[in-house]
Amino acid sequence: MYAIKTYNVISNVGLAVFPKDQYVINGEQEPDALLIRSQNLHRGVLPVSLLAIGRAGAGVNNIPLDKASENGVVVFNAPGANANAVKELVIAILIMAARPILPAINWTKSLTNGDAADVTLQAEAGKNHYRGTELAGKTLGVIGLGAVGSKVADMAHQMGMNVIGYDPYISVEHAWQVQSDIPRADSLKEVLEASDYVTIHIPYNERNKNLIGAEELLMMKKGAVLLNYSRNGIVEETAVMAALNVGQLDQYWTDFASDALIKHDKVVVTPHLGGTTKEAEDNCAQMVATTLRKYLETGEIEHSVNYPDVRMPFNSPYRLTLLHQNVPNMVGRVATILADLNINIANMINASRGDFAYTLIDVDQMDDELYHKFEEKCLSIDEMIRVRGIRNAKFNG
Ligand SMILES: NC(=O)C1=CN([C@@H]2O[C@H](COP(=O)(O)OP(=O)(O)OC[C@H]3O[C@@H](n4cnc5c(N)ncnc54)[C@H](O)[C@@H]3O)[C@@H](O)[C@H]2O)C=CC1
Ligand SMILES: O=C(O)C(=O)COP(=O)(O)O
Repeated sequence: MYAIKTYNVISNVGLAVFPKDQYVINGEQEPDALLIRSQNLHRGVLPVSLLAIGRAGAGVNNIPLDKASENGVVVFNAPGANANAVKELVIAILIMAARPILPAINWTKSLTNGDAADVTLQAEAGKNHYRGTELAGKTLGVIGLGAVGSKVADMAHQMGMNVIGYDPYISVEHAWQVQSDIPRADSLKEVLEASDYVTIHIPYNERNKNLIGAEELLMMKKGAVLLNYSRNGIVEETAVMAALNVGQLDQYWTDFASDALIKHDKVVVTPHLGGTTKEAEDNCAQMVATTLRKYLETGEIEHSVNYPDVRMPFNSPYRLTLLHQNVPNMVGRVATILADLNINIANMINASRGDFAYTLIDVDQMDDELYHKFEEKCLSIDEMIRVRGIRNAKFNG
């Protein structure tokens, strides 16, 4: 039986991916895999038993990736699975930033406290205090043109906005997703200077920490609006409040609450709602549960953020999986161990990603005693991180 431990609210559609006769979810056994959303794993210790972490969502800044890689824990996310949900919320926020919908609704509700007969008249008379502006014809700068940013850019473009994108690290896949008539800025400065609205759709990591600080806020048009539906650490909080106080920035809308931000008049905070739709929760949980299950049962890796994606049809009775450092001659040394044990290799694949690499070896014969000898010899190689043997269920009985 495999053991899965979950944190946060994980959709039942995802949990249903794990057959009850092979998986225990949140039982007593030490976990083979964690299935999480925004749970902060930086604070705790990764269990020794842990083989994988599945993040039912996009951002992985809540996971200690270096520690996971060094311990042979493969981390998966669900790329793009909640992008439409974030796009729809961001478009709603753009409209709410242009039109004072929230204060107008609150004001209208307050009219019921007065003379009932007068409500319609009061509403008509007071509406001019809630005049808005239109998005069509205004310029939207989109920082990050990945799964979310490319969708936001396209939708805003369809709504008649002049969209300008900025993503120096864009993948080929996402480059194709952005409409070709949406111009790309060559620098952050260029996009900030040109835009009436700026929306950020990038991961939080060391490089992007405080990407938008006092200097960048000064580059923006006076009275511009900033949206942050990515992560709080990307925008420097004190700088943004200072820019709002002097009118350099007109409004700041963010999905990430902090004590200071929720108290500021010109900041509107939603409670991390970007991916919180039924559809996105189902998509994310299903995608990552499927990749976790595949990894546990076949060793194949898809949508990992710390180890290379590796796929090889599992047609032999037994598979050996080896997570190791990306150094020369690892495959050679493992092949020698197998030869010394008189085990024939039926199929093999190896791939690397940065400092780490992964090797799958299919063999036709293996028993517990032989496997233990193999494992012991492999783990005596300094750069070997984790060795696992998987029996092919198709060959049982
Ligand atoms: N509010 C919410 O509930 C949600 C928030 N997010 C956040 O949004 C982020 C983006 O999500 P996806 O679009 O799905 O990820 P993605 O990986 O598809 O796209 C991120 C894009 O940002 C680009 N990028 C990275 N650093 C950049 C920089 N300094 N300047 C310009 N571009 C840069 C990358 O090249 C990539 O194209 C996530 O990492 C997460 O932090 C994602 C989903 C839900
Ligand atoms: O997918 C992401 O990066 C998100 O921020 C969504 O977070 P959540 O799963 O709603 O806690």
